[in-house]
Amino acid sequence: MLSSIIVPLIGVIVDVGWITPFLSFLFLFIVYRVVYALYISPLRHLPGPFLARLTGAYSIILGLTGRLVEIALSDYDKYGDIYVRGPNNVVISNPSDARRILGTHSFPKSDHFKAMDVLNEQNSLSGRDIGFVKMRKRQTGQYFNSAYLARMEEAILTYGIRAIKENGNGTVEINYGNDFLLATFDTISGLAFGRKFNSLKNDDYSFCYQARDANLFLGICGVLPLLKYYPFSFGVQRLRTQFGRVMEIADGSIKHRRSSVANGEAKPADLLQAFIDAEDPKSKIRMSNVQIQGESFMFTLAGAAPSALTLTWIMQLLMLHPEIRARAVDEVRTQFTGDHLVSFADARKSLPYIEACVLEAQRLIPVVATRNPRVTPPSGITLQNHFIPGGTVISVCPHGLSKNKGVWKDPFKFDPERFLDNEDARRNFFGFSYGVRTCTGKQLAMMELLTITSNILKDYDLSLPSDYTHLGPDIKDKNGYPKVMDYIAYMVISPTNVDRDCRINVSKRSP
Ligand code: HEM
Repeated sequence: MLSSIIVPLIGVIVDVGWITPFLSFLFLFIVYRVVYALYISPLRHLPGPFLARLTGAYSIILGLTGRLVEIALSDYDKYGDIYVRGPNNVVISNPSDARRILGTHSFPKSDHFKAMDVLNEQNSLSGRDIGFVKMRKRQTGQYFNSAYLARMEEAILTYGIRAIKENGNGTVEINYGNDFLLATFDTISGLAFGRKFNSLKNDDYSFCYQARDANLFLGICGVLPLLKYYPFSFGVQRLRTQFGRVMEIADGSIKHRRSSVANGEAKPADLLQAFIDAEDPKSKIRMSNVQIQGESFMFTLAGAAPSALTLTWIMQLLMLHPEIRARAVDEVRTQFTGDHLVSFADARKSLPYIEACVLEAQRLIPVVATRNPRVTPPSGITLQNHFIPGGTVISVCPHGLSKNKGVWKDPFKFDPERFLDNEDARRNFFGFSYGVRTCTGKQLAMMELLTITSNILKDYDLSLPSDYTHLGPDIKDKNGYPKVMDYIAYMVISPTNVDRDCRINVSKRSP
């Protein structure tokens, strides 16, 4: 049936004579791309996969496999600290080069980040225009310092470790992947939307899923902008509805907060209030309601999943390395006894080994998997003796950086010791990126990571369930270290089978 249509159609095309010019054009185009890539391109001297020189589609298609980590590590092995990953895209993995690129506003974020604009407004994460970025930092900077963070700590402890503890009394099997996700969503969305979602308490994933779908909506429309418009928008109707709901929740939160403060209620110390109060000292400009909606949503996205996943990997690594866990447990139980809830300041002051475990887990598995592209200024830059012209997209590879053989000894070994009293290790740590666009929420995230990890280790004895036999300290990966759970990496590195792999038994210690 199909052939009865296709054969005459080909006949018509050949008759009309389209095939020959079309094929000739295609052939000439490919020859041009090959000649350009090999003999003309200013990036021709850099190593890299041949196909990547010809078309950006090569990297996009590979990225769709969810194997970003393996691909990045294999590229780093083959090509080293600097290589080509697209006709106009260079990837770097050397810490000094990364500091030069990330350290200054001269290398703005690339247009890839446009997909993260919310309601057509740039925000703290997606900002590409240098003037906008500097202004937003002036508006919000004071709310990410230690003083404001200390005022938010009570809420962070309540949504985080206290809620987790309520969920794990007695001797029970828990799923830390799910619990950390709900707790960090409650924490960040509680702060950014100014309301209690109680997701962990009620085992309720609805807001998490809404935010995820809303993010997906932005991501898909970023790649295929036509989907924003009728009739193509039907293809993403469900995601668009979810996005609309999240925006309504944000809008409602802002209006509610403005009216309660106008009615004399005290201003809570949270991110929503910070966005409402934020004012640029230079221009006196404040954020519009639409911009606050965008920030509330984007901070929730940027903050919740990376924190949850980092906690998940910390726990997984501690479970697979009992000797390291024992040392961490010993540290916290020696320093703090009884019912004392370990605060951020406590952990910073008295728990260097647990802090080292957190940093090392982030180094080994940097959960933000993407390469964070930046654009070179018109003057270009010389890296590793290669001149990279202006307008080139330079991507800083978190995987190449964190496994760089020139910097890290035994890069695939989970070895917290390397962060103890070692300024060099800390300087070469890029878990929260670096420089002018470093993670805005890194102190807040460290507060969550340290208070949750240290209080769990202090208050609970942990073990793997008896039927958990597919992974464990004695099951090794190809490098000879305990094999970690399977994962998939698009934007972030997520376990593929949370229900199977993130189970542990917890039993409460008597105080
Ligand atoms: C363990 C948890 C976290 C990790 C590993 C992490 C990691 C990162 C990384 C690697 C970047 C840089 C992306 C780039 O260079 O383009 C980033 C940016 C950002 N993060 Fe985080 N993050 C975490 C938690 C948070 C939290 C809790 C918040 C907010 C409450 C947050 C808000 C942001 C924002 C707004 C940016 C954009 C900063 C800018 O471009 O100027 N992050 N984060």
